Amino acid sequence: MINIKNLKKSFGKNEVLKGIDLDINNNGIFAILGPNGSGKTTIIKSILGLVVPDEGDIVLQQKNIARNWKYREYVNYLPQIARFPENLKVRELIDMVKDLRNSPAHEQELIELFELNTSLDKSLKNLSGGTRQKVNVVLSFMFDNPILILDEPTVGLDPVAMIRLKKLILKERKKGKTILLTTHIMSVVEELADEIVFLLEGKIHFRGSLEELNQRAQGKNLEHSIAKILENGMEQEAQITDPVNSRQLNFQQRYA
Ligand SMILES: Nc1ncnc2c1ncn2[C@@H]1O[C@H](COP(=O)(O)OP(=O)(O)OP(=O)(O)O)[C@@H](O)[C@H]1O
Repeated sequence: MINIKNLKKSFGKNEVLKGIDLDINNNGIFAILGPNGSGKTTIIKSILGLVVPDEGDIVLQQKNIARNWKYREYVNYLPQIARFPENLKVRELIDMVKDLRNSPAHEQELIELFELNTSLDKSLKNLSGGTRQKVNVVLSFMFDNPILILDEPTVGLDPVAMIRLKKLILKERKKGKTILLTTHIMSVVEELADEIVFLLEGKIHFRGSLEELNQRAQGKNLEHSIAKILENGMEQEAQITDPVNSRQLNFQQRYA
């Protein structure tokens, strides 16, 4: 489904991705985690063709995405920050995105789920942050595609909307979809994620279940485990190299 090989990306001198290998060959919810600036959005944007990698290959649904835009039809994307013309009304925006995609959409049930009926005739500039995010959720869930990429989907949502969104994500998983999400809200990961992919210093340092992560890092919950990885991992980063191969030890080697 999604196969990433040796993905590298720098912005100037900032080496963000230093050789990412990631194979996602099954359905489910994959949480991409890591500290601020660790490259989560850069990976997501690379998969979407919005960032051009310096090296590496990305294969989606068996097709290399380089110079091939058609694959984006299979992907629904909720960006961390969505920018649209501020004067557009919510209804106009939804219609515009439907026209662009030109595929069947089921926006009405989502509009009702997130109680957006009274906002449809408002301009985007007049919406609250949370209502904007609800509109973004509608835009990214209204098409029925096999892959969903959600960058910080719960940002700005009140608890009621958050619970509804989490249920919606689980419903999509049940339909057999592959869902990649990033979030800094650990309870969202604990409730939703089948697997965790943890990025640190440009590499994947851990991939596995929540239970495996907690076991290896010996944290009592995800928040503690991640805090331990960050405190221990970064302090020891300079010393922990494999003396034989002179390469960084990965998370499993460190915490085994
Ligand atoms: N277009 C760009 N130009 C220059 N630097 C960039 C660009 N995009 C991202 N970066 C830098 O790349 C690094 C990784 O950014 P990225 O947004 O992928 O991190 P992230 O893990 O998603 O962070 P966060 O948790 O804060 O959302 C950061 O240092 C960021 O400043």
